[in-house]
Amino acid sequence: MRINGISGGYSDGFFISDISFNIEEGKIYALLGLNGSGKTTIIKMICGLIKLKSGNITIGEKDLFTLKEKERAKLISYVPQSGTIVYYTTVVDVVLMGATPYLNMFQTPAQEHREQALECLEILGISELADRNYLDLSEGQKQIVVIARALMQKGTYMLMDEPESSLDLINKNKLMKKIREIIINMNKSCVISMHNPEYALNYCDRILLLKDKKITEIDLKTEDINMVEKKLSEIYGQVKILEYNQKYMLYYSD
Ligand SMILES: Nc1ncnc2c1ncn2[C@@H]1O[C@H](COP(=O)(O)OP(=O)(O)OP(=O)(O)O)[C@@H](O)[C@H]1O
Repeated sequence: MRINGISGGYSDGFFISDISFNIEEGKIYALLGLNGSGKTTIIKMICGLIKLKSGNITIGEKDLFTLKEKERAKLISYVPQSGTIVYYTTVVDVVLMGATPYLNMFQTPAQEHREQALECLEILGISELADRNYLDLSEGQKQIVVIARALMQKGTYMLMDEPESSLDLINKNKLMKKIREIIINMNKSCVISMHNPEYALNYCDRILLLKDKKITEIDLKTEDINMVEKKLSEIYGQVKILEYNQKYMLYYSD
C-alpha cells in the first residue's frame, strides 16, 4: 500500500498535509507520536473515515478510494481506540460483525461464519468470553474482542489504534506477541499506533515517527541503534536503548 502525499483533518482545526509512506507486506509498523500529534487522524484517513483533501492511497495499481466500501472493508480492518457498541450483544456476535463485507444486504451470518468467529476468539485466547455480554467486559477484554472482529474481517491490512492501551503489563506483551504472530503467519501488514516505544522496538519492524505533522520512518532491521536513539530522543527527550535478555528497554534520562 502506498500512501501518497495525503492531506486531511477536521473542518474546525487540526489539519495534516503531505503524508507519505508505504505499508509493505508482512511488516508491522509502529505509529509513534505524542498526544494530539495526529496518529488517529492518519489511521482514519487511510480507513476512509476522514475524507482525503488531497493525495491518494494505492494498492498495486488501484486507487483505494475508487473501490466500493465493501471491497475496501475486505482489504482493511480497523481497530478503533474505543468501542462504539452501546447495546446488549454477545461477544461472538460482535466478532461476527466482521463478516459483514462478505454478506449480501439481507443475508445473516451462517453457521460457517459462527465457527470462524469462534476460531478468531480462540486465536486471541478469549474463547471463554464467547457468550458473555460485550458491555459487561472489562475495557481490556473489549479491546481484544475488537481485534478478533478485525481478524474475522480478513483484511490484508490491519490498522490498530492503541490496541493495548487498556491491558495490564502481562497482557500488553502477550497481545503484541500475538499480533506479530498473526501478521507473520497470515502474511498481513499492520500499522499500530501506540505510546510505548518499547513495544515498537520489541515487536515491530519499522517505526513511523510523527512529529510536527511530519513522518520520519525508521527501519529497525537496518538503522543504527544510535540513530534510533537520536530520532526517538527528538520526541521523548533524551533516551537510551538498553538490551536485556534479547528485549529492548528505554531509559529516559530527562
Ligand atoms: N473530531 C474532531 N474534531 C476536531 N478536532 C479533532 C477531532 N478529533 C481530534 N481532533 C484534534 O486533532 C488533533 C490530532 O488528534 P489525534 O486524535 O489524531 O491525535 P493522536 O496522536 O491520535 O492523539 P492521542 O495519542 O492522544 O490519541 C488533536 O489536536 C485533536 O484535538
